[in-house]
Amino acid sequence: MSVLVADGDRPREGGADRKVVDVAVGVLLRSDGDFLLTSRPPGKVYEGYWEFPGGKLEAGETVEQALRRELHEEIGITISKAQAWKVELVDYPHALVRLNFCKVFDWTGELHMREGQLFAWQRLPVQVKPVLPGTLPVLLWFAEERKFSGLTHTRV
Ligand SMILES: Nc1nc2c([nH]c(=O)n2[C@H]2C[C@H](O)[C@@H](COP(=O)(O)OP(=O)(O)OP(=O)(O)O)O2)c(=O)[nH]1
Repeated sequence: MSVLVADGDRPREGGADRKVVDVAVGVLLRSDGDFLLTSRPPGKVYEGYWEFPGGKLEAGETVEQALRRELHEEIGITISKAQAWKVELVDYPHALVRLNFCKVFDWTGELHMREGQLFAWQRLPVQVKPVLPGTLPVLLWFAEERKFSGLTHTRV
């Protein structure tokens, strides 16, 4: 697994004791192939950056359990299954995170942004910006899968 270094010019918090924080991330896919991006809520690091919905695992949770809980808490939907897709390690100034990306094809309930986020159904090239550094690799994986060439997103 590669490590993506984000904002490498800024100091890292936590020094040598940095623990890896596991995050469950849901790539919701509609039947037309569009995927859901949400903006990071006010008050969180990288506020306003676009990402896939999800959040940190709590003690004892599997990735799928955490994803089910986070998607319900944050965007108001209920999922049954999630399909493990790819894992990415990202070294941010604020934390070292392991992103466990899962594809989600089925859910029930309407989307409700419960934390003041915005949402947008997107396809390549992604129109919303800025996209969170740890989210950008997903756009490249989509480009590969979909034989898409060209820029995957607009830079800030
Ligand atoms: N949800 C999500 N997080 C991502 C993505 N890409 C990426 O680098 N991250 C990072 C940002 C954060 O450092 C971490 C997720 O933590 P978070 O703070 O959003 O999680 P949380 O909702 O459990 O947070 P909190 O309740 O503890 O505030 O993963 C992505 O596409 N989706």
